[in-house]
Amino acid sequence: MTPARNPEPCRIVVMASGNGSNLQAIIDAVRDGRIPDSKIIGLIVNRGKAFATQRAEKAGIPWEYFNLVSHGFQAKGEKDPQRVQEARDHYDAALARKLLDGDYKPDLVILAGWMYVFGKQFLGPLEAAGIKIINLHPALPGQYDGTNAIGRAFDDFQAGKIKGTGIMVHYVITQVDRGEPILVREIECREGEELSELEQRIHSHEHELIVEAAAKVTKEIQRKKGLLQQ
Ligand SMILES: Nc1nc2c(c(=O)[nH]1)N[C@@H](CN(C=O)c1ccc(C(=O)N[C@@H](CCC(=O)O)C(=O)O)cc1)CN2
Ligand SMILES: NCC(=O)N[C@@H]1O[C@H](COP(=O)([O-])[O-])[C@@H](O)[C@H]1O
Repeated sequence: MTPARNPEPCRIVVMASGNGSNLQAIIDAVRDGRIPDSKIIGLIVNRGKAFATQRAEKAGIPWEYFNLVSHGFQAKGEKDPQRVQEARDHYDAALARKLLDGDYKPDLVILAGWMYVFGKQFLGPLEAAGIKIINLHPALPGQYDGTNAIGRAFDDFQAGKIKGTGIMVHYVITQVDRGEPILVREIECREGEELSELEQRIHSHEHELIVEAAAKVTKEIQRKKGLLQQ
């Protein structure tokens, strides 16, 4: 039987909107092998001033700014729901084409603080191409979907409604933050703790969990690629 060739490294595209500390964790883990046999082939941001772009530049990773309004899909200040939806659909389709038809051709897309909800025009083509999309979210499954999850958990802890919160990495589906969890980690809330302290603790755990989850998913991707080559 012909020996299987080592498959090409797992091609990772990271998408971010902000500071990029989780992008940095992924960069560091790919570099030192904690995310094995993988390569970050690009970063896409939807906010031009995202510090994530500077992290990518420092690491020699190509990055691209692609925005719903700045790149002409939606008029600035547009409020008409139908026009907004049409704009989002066109943006989603263009982003999917960018990933699939351009030079990216990823095996895995990692949403690391990507603050835009994808519709079917993005998710459909990527699913059809067999590309996995995973997202890091600072809450437990089904707890605080959407934005400001840490702030909402903090407020609920202060109000005595919850005893703790958590973080997860999950597969991305149409329903926001409702995709199958890959890894989940519970995080305690502490009496008298400031929001900033909780945020700092959560971010520290996130930097570990995103690496563990990315390593788990990339290993599975590479295993399947190896099998396909036999
Ligand atoms: N279809 C999906 N898209 C995205 C998911 C997902 O699970 N399914 N995860 C998010 C990440 N995310 C939470 O983990 C999240 C990010 C942003 C929003 C949101 O309401 N965005 C607004 C704009 C908010 C802003 O610009 O500040 C929007 O898209 O209109 C909700 C959840 C990534 N995408
Ligand atoms: N709903 C999505 C969401 O809230 N994502 C959150 O954005 C932050 C990005 O930090 P970073 O830019 O330093 O990586 C992280 O806390 C991540 O969980």
